[in-house]
Amino acid sequence: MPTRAEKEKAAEEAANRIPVTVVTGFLGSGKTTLVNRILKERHGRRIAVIENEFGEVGVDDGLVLNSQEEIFEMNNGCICCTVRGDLIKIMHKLQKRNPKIHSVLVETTGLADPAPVAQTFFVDDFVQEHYRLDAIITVVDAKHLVQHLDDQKPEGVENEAIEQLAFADRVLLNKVDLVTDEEKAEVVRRIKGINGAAEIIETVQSSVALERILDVNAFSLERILQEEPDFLESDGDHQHDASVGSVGIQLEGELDMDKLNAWLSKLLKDKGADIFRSKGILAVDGTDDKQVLRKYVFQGVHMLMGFASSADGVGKPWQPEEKRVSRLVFIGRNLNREDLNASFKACLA
Ligand SMILES: Nc1nc2c(ncn2[C@@H]2O[C@H](COP(=O)(O)OP(=O)(O)OP(=O)(O)O)[C@@H](O)[C@H]2O)c(=O)[nH]1
Repeated sequence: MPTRAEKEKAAEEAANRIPVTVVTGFLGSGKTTLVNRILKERHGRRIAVIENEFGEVGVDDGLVLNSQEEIFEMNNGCICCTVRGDLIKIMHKLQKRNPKIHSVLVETTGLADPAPVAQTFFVDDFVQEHYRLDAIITVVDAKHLVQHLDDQKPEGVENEAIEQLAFADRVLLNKVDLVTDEEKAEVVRRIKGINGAAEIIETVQSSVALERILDVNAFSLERILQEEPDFLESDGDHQHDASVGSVGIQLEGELDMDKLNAWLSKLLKDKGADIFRSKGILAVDGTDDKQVLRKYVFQGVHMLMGFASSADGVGKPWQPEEKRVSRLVFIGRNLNREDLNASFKACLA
């Protein structure tokens, strides 16, 4: 039995550890929207954000808002596989910061398995000594979740959408504006079937009171060990669905908005079942004025799509010296690289 002094010492050490919130959830569910919301809020904390993005070409650096917080991009692979070492390196660097950071937010890719990410906080001595996994927040797209849960995976491949829910301490049931009450009830039933312990919070635009998700002390190693007894022993080895890939395109010059809109609308209408996610940062011809160098953002989730610009407060404007390079990324199945490249090029003004 630990003595009272030992217990007090352990509690003090735990209180000194930096809380880490892992934000996960399938492609396009609203993770970056949540991270931006946290960054915008006046919470008085020093938060470091670690971003990991899936896709040949990253665009999230243009989507995450400028803020006083420090943002680390880890785009050389998937956080749950190859870049776990990078995550640990960043954790080392951050711990030495002065003034001390108050908390860390890790946004995983939409195709990440959260298990190896969570495991990092229990298998690396340094990380364990200085950090504690506060909670895994899984953001869910109420409109598209069920189809991802039902996606048939090849033998030996985990369904990421299921894994992400199984590990959740809180589920943000986002995009409830896109579903009927009956559809929502069905989604809730499916979530509870996978994880009966996590609190479900309904949101639109990932809008949630931060005290419900940050520093909530919700991660329970005991619960995870009940579900997956070899959680701490496994070497984190897992397979991703090789049939899901990405095509990233970068293009110099300015684009014609009408052509772009016509092409993307048709593409997603025809192929939106296979193209899970598309997004881009775009330079559009004829949209600058003297005050504003508008940078456009394209967002697609299956067949739903839209454009917004830095003038609407989305993303950051072009900097005067910044080269006008548009970036577009598609993530999904059966992507035809040549077609996508040629069609994008044909949208140049
Ligand atoms: N209708 C609707 N759209 C939303 C809601 N929340 C987010 N979106 C939109 O969904 C799209 C994807 O949101 P993101 O926050 O970029 O999603 P994400 O999970 O970070 O996407 P990836 O990082 O690419 O996996 C954007 O166009 C958002 O504006 C919502 O509650 N309702």
